[in-house]
Amino acid sequence: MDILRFITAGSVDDGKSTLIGRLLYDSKSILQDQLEVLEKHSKNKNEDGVDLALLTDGLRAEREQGITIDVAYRYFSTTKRKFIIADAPGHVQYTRNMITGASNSDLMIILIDARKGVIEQTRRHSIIASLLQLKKVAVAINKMDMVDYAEEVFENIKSEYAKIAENLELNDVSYFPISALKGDNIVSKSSKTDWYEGDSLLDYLEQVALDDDKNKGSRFQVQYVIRPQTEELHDYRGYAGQILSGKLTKGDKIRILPADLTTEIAKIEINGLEKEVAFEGQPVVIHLAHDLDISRGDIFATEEHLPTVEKDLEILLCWLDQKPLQLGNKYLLQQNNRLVKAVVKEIDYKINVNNLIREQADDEIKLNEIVKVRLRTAQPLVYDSFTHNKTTGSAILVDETSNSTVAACIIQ
Ligand SMILES: Nc1nc2c(ncn2[C@@H]2O[C@H](COP(=O)(O)OP(=O)(O)OP(=O)(O)O)[C@@H](O)[C@H]2O)c(=O)[nH]1
Repeated sequence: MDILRFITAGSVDDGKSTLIGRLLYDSKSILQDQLEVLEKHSKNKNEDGVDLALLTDGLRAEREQGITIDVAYRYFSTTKRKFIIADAPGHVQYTRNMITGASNSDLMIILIDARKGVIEQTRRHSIIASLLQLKKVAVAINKMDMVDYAEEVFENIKSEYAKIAENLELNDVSYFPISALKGDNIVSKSSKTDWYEGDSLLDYLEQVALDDDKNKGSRFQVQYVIRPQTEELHDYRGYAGQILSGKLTKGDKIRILPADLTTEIAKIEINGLEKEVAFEGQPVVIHLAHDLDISRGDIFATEEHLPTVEKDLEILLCWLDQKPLQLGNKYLLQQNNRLVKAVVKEIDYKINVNNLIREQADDEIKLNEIVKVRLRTAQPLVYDSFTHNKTTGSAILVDETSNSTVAACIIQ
């Protein structure tokens, strides 16, 4: 079953928690014991006897326990698809959380309160969607119950948003008149909006086309080398890791990067069983036709769509640390399992998150600022542009002394 990853964006009180709660509740993704606790504590009850926002907020408390990049992920599934929701706070001071959540998402749901219409936050979240190349946006116009399910309210907000979308080149936008609280047009179509001809939000989420993998290329990254020390297995050498994108098939000719070695896949194992093919996301052990010098972080790629191997990188980054970024600073760049030293060579420009305009950057980059920089790594990095492959096109910067994540990076 395929997986859709999406992020919900909205400003305080637009109903994000209620919407997520509604999706989890109506798709029966809540565990029974959670449900009992919820029913007991619900004060702000709806017809189902539960407070949906409390459900999400209760789960959200996990997030407040000191996780560095605090995006909470929620999982649910229907018979058609699995879903991963990135739930990041919407306030300006949490831009970094939005960036982290959005860079892993296929789609953004932008919540708008029907009574308030498009606000500054709506614009900012849309800019982030555009910056991170989220091609699909679902605009959920919420609290329709509070405006008597009026078509006119929906249409006005829709045409106002359409202008923003056009400016930001967001070309695939769908609009939904919903009430997260009452459940209108969330899972099934509501009788109160008979003027609305589109799908329910969940129908859309179940059907929306996912990006096809053809141009991403096949990528596998070595997490560790397996070399048992026993006599009878002395010829065994496997490379454990994850298929980052595409697929690998037994017999494929591959290139091993950055060293640029060529060999063939001799055997693929998944959970100890031999397989012909391994697909994106699967943890596998790969055996090769030749005995080569390979280490953690190396990338296996098939001949078509080879990645770039370079020391000089152009990066768009969101600065996540209280301590500012300065020209010449050294960090560790982590791209999945590969960790290399990197130095900031140039700070090109800053992007104003309120209007996407490029501005001259200061010598110091502060928390939540988005900048274009040039980095040089100590060893060559194997990467794709973020546009082609989000997994191999993104990375984080880590501070060597504190070991904390200081930037989220998109490779250009
Ligand atoms: N009438 C009505 N009220 C709603 C609807 N959706 C949410 N609410 C109410 O709006 C208030 C805020 O909802 P939340 O879901 O907590 O909003 P939020 O966006 O998650 O807010 P934060 O968690 O603070 O970011 C709550 O009192 C909800 O019951 C809706 O569709 N109709």
